[in-house]
Amino acid sequence: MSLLPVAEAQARLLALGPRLPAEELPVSACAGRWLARNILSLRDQPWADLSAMDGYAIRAAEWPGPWRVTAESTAGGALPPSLAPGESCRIFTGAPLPPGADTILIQEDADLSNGLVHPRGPALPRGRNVRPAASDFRNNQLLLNSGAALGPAQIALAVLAGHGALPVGTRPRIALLSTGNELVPPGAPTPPGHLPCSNAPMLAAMLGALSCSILDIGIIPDDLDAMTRALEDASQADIMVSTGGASVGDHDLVRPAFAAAGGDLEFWKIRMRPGKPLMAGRLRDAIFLGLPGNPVSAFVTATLFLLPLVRHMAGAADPLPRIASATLAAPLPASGERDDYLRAFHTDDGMIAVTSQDSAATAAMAQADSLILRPAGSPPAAAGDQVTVLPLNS
Ligand SMILES: Nc1nc2c(c(=O)[nH]1)N[C@H]1C(S)=C(S)[C@@H](COP(=O)(O)OP(=O)(O)OC[C@H]3O[C@@H](n4cnc5c(N)ncnc54)[C@H](O)[C@@H]3O)O[C@H]1N2
Ligand code: MOO
Repeated sequence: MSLLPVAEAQARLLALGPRLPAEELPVSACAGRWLARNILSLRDQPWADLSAMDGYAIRAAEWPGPWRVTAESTAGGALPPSLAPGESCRIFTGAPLPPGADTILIQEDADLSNGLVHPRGPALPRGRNVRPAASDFRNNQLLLNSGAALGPAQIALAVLAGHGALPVGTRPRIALLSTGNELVPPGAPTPPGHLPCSNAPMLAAMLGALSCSILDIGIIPDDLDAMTRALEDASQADIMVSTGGASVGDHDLVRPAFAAAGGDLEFWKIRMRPGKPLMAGRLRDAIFLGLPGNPVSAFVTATLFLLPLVRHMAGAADPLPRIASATLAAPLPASGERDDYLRAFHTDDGMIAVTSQDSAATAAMAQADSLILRPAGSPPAAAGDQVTVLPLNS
């Protein structure tokens, strides 16, 4: 069976997963969500020509004054009257300019005596220290596109644009299943032949940074009926994820159990290392991802497939991992017939791949802050060469 290229598998997975319906949430609950519709401004910002400093509103053409102080303008106060020739208005940051004024003389550069303002320093150009009306954005202007990630800056923008609630994608519900007779729950004793189940806590931690809810179904024994029932149960979720049992051994039961539960397999086996045995499909309304059991393989496939699927279903326009470029601090060997996703970390001199690239090497994985992508068939690389990297936890 030929191995599917990563980009093609990602595209097919995202095409399989529907966007979940939108919900309207107060802006205070929107952080980490994705917009379900374009957002237009409901107002001009600033609403008028506003002072950017504390000082005196003047006409620049009347420089060097002096000007009589005849009014005051404060943010939230009454609108100031128009300036007559030779007049100025005491003004504070964020306050509207009186009609006729066009420039702000800051108070540090002004002397006030007998009700007259005298400037110090060189002449000010017209418009200095003024924020013109609608210079940030205009009423009805398109500010944020559907699918945009909502972080602090986008929320501030939406609120200033007049919105108190926003339409966002619903959070996907994710069911996690761990498979293997050898697994025990975290912290439980590990008699010979057993090991702690680390994949579910790892995936929950990876998903914890995203907008989703998690149901951990627990450890399923290597038994076809038990696995089939567990998959049927898990299909209540929007996304069901198993780890382990994805390969070709006699006890690798995930694929047969998925078929027995009535699932449609979309693909199996990807041209990547680690992570080759990854599979994906649909069972009823749930999208299924079968990740390999090796912890590093599960970590890398979750980074490249599970997290993008969650972002996509939650409404992200740009769900794939961020890609950057970095300089190598140490050489790399040629890659093989699969795309390598090497665990690596930054140093002041550049990127270094961790010593063990084994897909069960968790101590080495825990040192990594990035994956270096080395496409299949890449020649050896030297220190100083540029490589493609996927920053982790970003
Ligand atoms: N003959 C072949 N053998 C294997 C192939 C192959 O193509 N032909 N592929 C290899 C590759 S690549 C991978 S990756 C592994 C993945 O296999 P499975 O998904 O079937 O995983 P398991 O066999 O169930 O487990 C592998 C390894 O990981 C440990 N494990 C499993 N689940 C957990 C968990 N929740 N927490 C911690 N550790 C876990 C498990 O004990 C095994 O040691 O297959 C190769 N074999
Ligand atoms: O492809 Mo497997 O995930 O190397 O160990």
